[in-house]
Amino acid sequence: MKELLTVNRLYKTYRESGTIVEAVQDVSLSICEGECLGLVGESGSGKSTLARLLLAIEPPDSGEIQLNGESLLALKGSALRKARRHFQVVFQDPNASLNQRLPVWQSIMEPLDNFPDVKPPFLADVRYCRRDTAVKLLEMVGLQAGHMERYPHELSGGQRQRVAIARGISLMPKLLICDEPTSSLDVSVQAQILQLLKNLQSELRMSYLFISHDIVAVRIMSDNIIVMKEGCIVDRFASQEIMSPNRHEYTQQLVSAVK
Ligand SMILES: Nc1ncnc2c1ncn2[C@@H]1O[C@H](COP(=O)(O)OP(=O)(O)OP(=O)(O)O)[C@@H](O)[C@H]1O
Repeated sequence: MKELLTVNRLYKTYRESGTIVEAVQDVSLSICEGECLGLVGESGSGKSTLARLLLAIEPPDSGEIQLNGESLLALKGSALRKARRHFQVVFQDPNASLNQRLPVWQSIMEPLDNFPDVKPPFLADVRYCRRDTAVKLLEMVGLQAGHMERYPHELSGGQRQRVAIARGISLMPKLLICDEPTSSLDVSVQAQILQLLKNLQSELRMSYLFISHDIVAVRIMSDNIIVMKEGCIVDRFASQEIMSPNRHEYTQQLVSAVK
């Protein structure tokens, strides 16, 4: 498989009131086209910081991030903006990406409105009409046209996360970063959202970085898994190797905590 994203020796340190936090230390990884890479680790291990670095929300102290062999960190202005369409994100809290004062169809259309030249093949038959495009995206995530005019507070948590996923896939990104996408949801809804993400991944041939502290969800979703602890990657393996006795002691602890 062809490599999509290559990350080399990434570091990020925060300094807050005299304390130094080494949030990401010497992290290298790669994600191939169509691959789901799982990233697991307990709270504070640096998962979201790594996601923010990959999304170019903040810069690393040092290291390199390449998309299809091209350095992302060297990009500025419109070149960076253009590259960003290939990286989309679904956050733990769907409210983070939904404007509470807009009906959900308008939130869904925001990324496509920002990139009017982008015409994903799966939207080819509706892209000329904003409302039809929104309906198609809603249907792709298991909602209906009737949900269009609702405001976020008129939807359940699972429905809101579906809307956030519709936004996330709308530009047909090469990489969708899912940062704890099911952690805020009821257990009964979590499995449905994981299945939806899996179906969309194969339908649209996206790569995923699937971040969670829940090793069971990561195992279900991922081809390969990396484990972070205190900013460092301490283990990496093919997902079917999760029970191997060769696993790092910390991975074994995470696994036995859910047995
Ligand atoms: N903007 C910031 N300023 C200062 N410290 C930060 C900042 N962002 C993160 N940190 C610190 O960096 C470390 C890693 O945090 P991060 O949020 O990346 O971990 P995480 O694994 O995503 O945790 P969680 O699962 O709880 O979201 C933590 O010690 C955190 O307090």
